[in-house]
This record gives sequence, structure tokens and C-alpha cells, in this order.
Amino acid sequence: MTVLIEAKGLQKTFRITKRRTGFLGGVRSIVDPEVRSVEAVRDLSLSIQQGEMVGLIGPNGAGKSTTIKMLTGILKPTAGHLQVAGLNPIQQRRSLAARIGVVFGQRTQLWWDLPLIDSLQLLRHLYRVPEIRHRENLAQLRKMLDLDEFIDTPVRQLSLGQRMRGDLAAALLHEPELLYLDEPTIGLDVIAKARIREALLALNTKRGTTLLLTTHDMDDIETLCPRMLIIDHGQKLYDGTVTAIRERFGGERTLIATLDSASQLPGNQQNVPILPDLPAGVQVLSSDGPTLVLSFGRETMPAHELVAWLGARYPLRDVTFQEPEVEDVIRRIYEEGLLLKEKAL
Ligand SMILES: Nc1ncnc2c1ncn2[C@@H]1O[C@H](COP(=O)(O)OP(=O)(O)OP(=O)(O)O)[C@@H](O)[C@H]1O
Repeated sequence: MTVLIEAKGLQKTFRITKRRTGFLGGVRSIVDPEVRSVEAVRDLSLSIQQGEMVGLIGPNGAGKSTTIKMLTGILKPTAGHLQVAGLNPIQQRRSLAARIGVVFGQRTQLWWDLPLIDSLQLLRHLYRVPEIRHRENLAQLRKMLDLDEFIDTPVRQLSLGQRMRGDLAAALLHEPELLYLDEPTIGLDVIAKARIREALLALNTKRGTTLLLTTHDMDDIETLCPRMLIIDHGQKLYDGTVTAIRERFGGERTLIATLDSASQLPGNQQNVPILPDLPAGVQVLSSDGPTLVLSFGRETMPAHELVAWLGARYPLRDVTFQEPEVEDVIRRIYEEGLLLKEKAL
């Protein structure tokens, strides 16, 4: 396995000059500036192998964009060691540009007034791609991203989803081995999101392209990224799978049991059924006719034991389980600072 991104103790501190108010304040700000430091990225270490698909998530201001900008050579780290594709992003920025592609969901690298095809032709010269290679590549991308229906349309007239497919094509024309995507599905409808995700998966399987994406959409992570990095306050707080984080912080699971319709359960005043001798850690949340909704902790009781307990006492017709939504788990992690607390211990 080849390591494509290697960062050790990466640090980025911005120095911001605070402006004082009023005329005299303005003069004082020039003579005696008040400087404040923002530690956007702190002691970040990570290693990404060729062919991986990694999601970078974190709340607003966590340090995601700053990290990506350092990895692409746009920003110089304040401290730490960084190698991308065997290169130093700052000292070898031009060589690195030929090996990576970048897509920003909120910005475009296409020429607004030109038909998409013209932008895709122009980029050949910017990236200095030989003509034959460019032609073959463009043909492949037209097919993979379904560009033909709008390739002759000026970029300003494209829908957001079409423009995003155009931007992806633009970033892939020089066949980068590593693609950074910043919010690739932002603002897209469900169908357009699905198309982008399909294209990214195809890119990874067919070309073996390594993907590193930042997103606030947990569906992007669930469909695309076996590995997820969570950063907050500039620190890496988690590096692992979505499943594992759900197991650690997912809290209660839900069991929906449908009993034989004839069975009657005695209820309390709020009409929530009372199940005598309910095992510890299990709670009745609600009921609707023969359907019971129970919550139970994943540590306190294995799911099959709860089904066996119910089945021994009530005529069961059907059972289904619901895991907490990853979206909710991540929201709790941010709001309650769960990983930050762990790191501080
Ligand atoms: N050029 C800059 N000058 C000063 N401070 C900056 C600069 N760029 C980012 N910051 C600060 O660094 C911190 C991290 O910002 P960054 O843009 O990396 O966060 P992010 O995780 O990408 O956020 P979002 O999800 O909102 O895009 C923030 O406090 C931000 O205000």
C-alpha cells in the first residue's frame, strides 16, 4: 500500500489584527496594532493510503478548509511535517498540482460565459495535457458524468447539479490520483446528489482515485466514505468508521414489535402499555394498537435477548429495529462536545 498523504503535528495559526473603532482608535491600530491568534489547526497527524475514500467532517469553523488548503499547498503550515504524493505541497506546489484535483461545491473553475465544452478544452492547455490523452479522457468523462445533454450550454445557464458534473470533469481531465472535494453535494436535490455520489464511487473503483472530501451531509459519508475523520477546534478527534461511532455514541436503539392484533395490554393513564418485569434498561416509548415501541441500550441488552423476552410473554407477529440516525449522533457529538471531553481526559 502506498501512503498518499502523510501529516505529522500539522499546525496553522492565523494572526488577526483587531481594528479599534473611531478615528483615534484607527490611528492607534496602525501604530500599536492589537493582534490576536487563531489556532485553526492544532497538532494534526494523519495518514491516507492510495485508493482510500475519506470524509472530513466537523462543525463550522472546525478547521476543515484550512486543512485542505494546507494539503493542496494553498496555505503554508505554521509547523509540522506534510507530504502529499511524496511531495512537499509548498515547495513543490506546481508538481503537486499535476497530481491532484480540487472541486469546491460553492465555487467553479469553469468559465461562466463559455459553453462547458470550451472550458474543458481550455483546461487542457492550463494542465498541459497531451491532445490524445485529453481526447480519450474527455470521452470517458462525458460518458461517466453524462455530460452530452448540456456540454454545449454556457456554464451560467447550467443547473447546479449539471455545473457540479462539469466541475468534476474539469478537475479530472488531467487524471489526478488524488481528488479533494469541498462540499461536493451542497445545494443539490436528491437526484443530483445521487448522481454525483455514483460518479465518485465509479471514479474510485474504475480509476482507483483517492478521495478526500469535506461535507456537512452525513449521507455523503455513509454512501462514499468507509473512513471518517472528525475534527473540531482544529484537532482530530476521531478516525474510524461510521458504524463504530454510532456504536460508541449512538445511545439507545429502538425495537418496534407488532403483537397479535387480539392481544390486549394493560395501559397507564397516558395509554402507554405497562409490561410487568421489563428488563433493566428497556423502556416502553409508545404504542399504537398492537404495535409497541421500546428503547434499549446497546450495552445493557443484546437485541435477540429482548426479542426472546418479549416472545416468551406476548404473541409476536413482527419485529423491526431502528438504529439512531448518524446525523443525530454527530449532532450530539458536536453539541455536547463528547469527543472533545474524551480528548481532555
Ligand atoms: N484566512 C484566515 N484568516 C484568519 N482566520 C481564518 C482564516 N481562515 C480561517 N480562519 C479561522 O480558522 C478557523 C477554522 O476555519 P476553517 O475555514 O478551516 O473551518 P471549516 O471547518 O472549514 O468551517 P466551515 O464548515 O464553516 O467551512 C476559524 O476560526 C476561522 O475563522
